[in-house]
Amino acid sequence: MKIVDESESCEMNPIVSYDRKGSVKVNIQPCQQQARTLTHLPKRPPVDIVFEDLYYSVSEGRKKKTKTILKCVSGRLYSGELTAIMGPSGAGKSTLLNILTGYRTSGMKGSIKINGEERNLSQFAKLSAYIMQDNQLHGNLYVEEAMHVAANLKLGNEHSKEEKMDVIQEILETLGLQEHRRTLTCNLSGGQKKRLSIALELVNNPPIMFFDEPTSGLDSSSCFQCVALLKSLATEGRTIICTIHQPSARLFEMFDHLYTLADGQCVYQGSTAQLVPWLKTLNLVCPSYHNPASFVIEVSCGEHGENVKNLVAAINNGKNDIRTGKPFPKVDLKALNNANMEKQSNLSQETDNLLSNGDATSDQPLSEGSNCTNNMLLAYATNDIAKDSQSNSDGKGGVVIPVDFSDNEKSKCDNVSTSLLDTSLPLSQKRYGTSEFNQFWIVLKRTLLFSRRDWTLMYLRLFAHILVGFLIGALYYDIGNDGAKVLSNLGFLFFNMLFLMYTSMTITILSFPLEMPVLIKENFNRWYSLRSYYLAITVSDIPFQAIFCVLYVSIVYYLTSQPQDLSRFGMFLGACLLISFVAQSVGLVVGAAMNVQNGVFLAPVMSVPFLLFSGFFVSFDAIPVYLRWITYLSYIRYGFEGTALATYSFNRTNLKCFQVYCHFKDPNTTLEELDMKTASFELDIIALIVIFFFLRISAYLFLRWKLMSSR
Ligand SMILES: Nc1ncnc2c1ncn2[C@@H]1O[C@H](COP(=O)(O)OP(=O)(O)OP(=O)(O)O)[C@@H](O)[C@H]1O
Repeated sequence: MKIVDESESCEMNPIVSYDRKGSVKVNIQPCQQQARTLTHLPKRPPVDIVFEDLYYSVSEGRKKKTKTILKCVSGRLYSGELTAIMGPSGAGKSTLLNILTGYRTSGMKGSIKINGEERNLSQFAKLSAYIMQDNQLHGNLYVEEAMHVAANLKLGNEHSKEEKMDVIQEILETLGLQEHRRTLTCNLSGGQKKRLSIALELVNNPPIMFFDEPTSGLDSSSCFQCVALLKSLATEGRTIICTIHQPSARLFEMFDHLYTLADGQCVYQGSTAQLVPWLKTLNLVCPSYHNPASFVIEVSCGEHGENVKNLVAAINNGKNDIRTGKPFPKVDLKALNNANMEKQSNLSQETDNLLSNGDATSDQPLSEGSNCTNNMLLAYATNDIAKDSQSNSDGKGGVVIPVDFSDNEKSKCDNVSTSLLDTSLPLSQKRYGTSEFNQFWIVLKRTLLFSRRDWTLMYLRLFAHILVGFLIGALYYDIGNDGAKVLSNLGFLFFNMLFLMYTSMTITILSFPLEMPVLIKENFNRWYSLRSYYLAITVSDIPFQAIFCVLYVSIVYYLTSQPQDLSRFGMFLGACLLISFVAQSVGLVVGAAMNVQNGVFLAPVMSVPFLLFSGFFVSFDAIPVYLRWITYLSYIRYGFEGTALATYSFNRTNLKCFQVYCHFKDPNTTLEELDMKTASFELDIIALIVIFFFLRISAYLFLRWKLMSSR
C-alpha cells in the first residue's frame, strides 16, 4: 500500500504489523521529505544580521506630528535559521522588515551590522532579496520566460547559456514548478505565484532573503509548502526572515527563530521551542493544546493582562536572546512588577508634566546625537518600559537580566548545510549582474514580448488609425488643392494634430503606473538600473507609434489631395511623427509623476491651452502680448505650423479655383492669414525635437523621484 499526499509531495510509508491475536495493525508514518539542495547556484557567503536600538518614526498629519513606530528594538538574525517576525496588527512588523531590507532608510536611527560590520547598504543590496507581499509578477510571461529574464539579468554573461539553463531547471524542479514552466504567470495559483517569486530571486542565490507575509492568501496546504520551502532555503545556510501573522502550530514549529513585536517593541526573541517555557517563567502559562503563536499574540495584544512591559523588560527589548540549550536570562518577576508599578505612578505625573508643556508627546523623535537610552525618558513618560530594562540590567533596579548581546556565540541548527556557500563577503561585486546595455536589451525584449502577447491593444490602435484615416479622408476628400476649401483644409491639418496627440498620449499615460509595483521590486532587488529600464520602456513603443502614424498620414494625405510631392509629404509626415512622439512623452511625464486617476484627467486637460494657442483658433498677432509666451510652449503650434508650411509654403503654385472668386487661391494669402509668412519649418522641427528630449528627461526624473518617494 502506498499513500501519496500530493499536497505535500511526501510519500507515506505504511508499516504493517501483526499483533499477538493475529490482527493487522497499519502504522502510517510520514516519511521525511528528501531535502533537495540547489547545487548549480553561484556560491554566496553566509550572513548574520545584528540590529541594535532601531528607532523609526514618521511625520504625520498637517502639524507634522512625529509618530514613533519602532522604539529602540534590537535583535539578531542568523544564517541557517528561518526567522518569523510576528506580532499583532500594527505592531511594526512590516516596518521592521522594510528597515532591515534597506527599503526604508529615512527616519531610522540605530545600528544594523552584517557579519559584525556596520551595514553598507549598497553591499547589502547585492546579498539580499526582498520578496514583497503581492507577488509583483508580469502576468504575460510564461514561467520559463520569467526565469530566463531573471537569469539573464542576474547572472549576466559570465555564465553560459547552458549554466543558466541548469540553474533554472534545478530551481524549477526544487520549487515544484517544473510542470508549470509553460504556464502563463497570470494563470498560476497563489501558492505557485509565491513560489515563482522565490524562484526568480533564487537565481543568483542571495544569502539573505526577506519575505513579507509569504503565506498570506494561501490555503493551509500551500502555507505548509511555502514555509517548508523557506525552511529548506534556511537549512542550506541562508538567512531567511519573514513576517507572518498567526501561523498554525504546525507551521510555527517549523520556524527556528521567533522575533515578536508589540507596539513597536520586542516582546520575545529566541528559539520557537523556548517560547512557551520562557513565558511560563513570567507567569504566562500557555494552555495545553493552545497554539503558542496565538498565545504570544494574545499576550502581546493584552488579552492576558498588562504584560507587554514585563515582556519587553525581560527580553531587554530584543537585546536578550532566548536560545535552546542556553540558560534563560534571570528575571526577578516580583521586582519587575514592583518597578513597573512604581514607575507607572511616577510616570503619570511626569507624563502630565511633559504633556502640559505641550511639546512632548509619546511620539517624540530622537534628537540628533541622542541615543535610545536618552530617548527612553520620553518613551518612559508614555509608559514605554524599555528604559526600565536597561537600567535594571545593570543591577540598579532590582531586576537582574543579563545582557548577552555581545555574545557572538550562537547555536546553529544541526542540520544546516553551508556547503553551498563561500564564507567570505565579496567586496567588489558589481552593482548589477550584467551591463546596462544588456539590461536595456533584455527589458526591451521582454516589453516587446508583452506587446506581442497582448495584441488586442495593438490591433485596436492599428484599427483606430486606419479607420479614422479613411473617415477623415472621406470627410475632407479631395479638398487639398481647392482654393475655395482652404479653411476646411486648415481644419483637417488641425484635426491631424489633435488625433495624433490623443492617440499617442493616452497609451503612454498608463505605462508607468501599471508597471510601478514590478519596477519597485525588480529595481530594489538589483535586476536592472532605472536608466536601462526607462530607456527600454520609452524606446519600445516608438516603432509601433511610427508605423501607425505613417499609415494614418499616408491615407489622409492621399485622400485629401495634399500636394503630390515627395519632399512635402516627407515634411508633413516628419511633423506628424514628431507630434506623436512628443505627445507620447507628455503621457510618460504625466504617468511618471501622477497616479492613474489624476493622470487620466490631467493629461487631456493640460493639453487644452496648448491646443488653444496652436495658431489655428487665434493667429499669433491677435493673442494678447502677455499670453503669447504660451504659444512658444505649445508643441501643437509647432506641429500645426510645420504641416501648414509643408502644405502651403516653399513656393507652392496657386491652388485650383472652381468658383468665381477664391480668396485663398494664392498659398501666400493663407500663410499671411495664419501669420506664418516668416515662419521656419526647420525651427518648428528643432523646437519639437527639443521639447521631445526635455519631456523624456523630465519623465525619467519624475520616475526616479516616484521610485524614491515610494520607499
Ligand atoms: N508612513 C506611515 N505613516 C504613518 N503611520 C505609519 C506609516 N507606516 C506605518 N505606519 C504605522 O505604523 C504602525 C506599524 O505599521 P506596520 O505596517 O509596520 O505594521 P504591521 O505589524 O506590519 O501590521 P500588519 O500586520 O497589519 O501588516 C501602524 O500603526 C501603521 O499605521
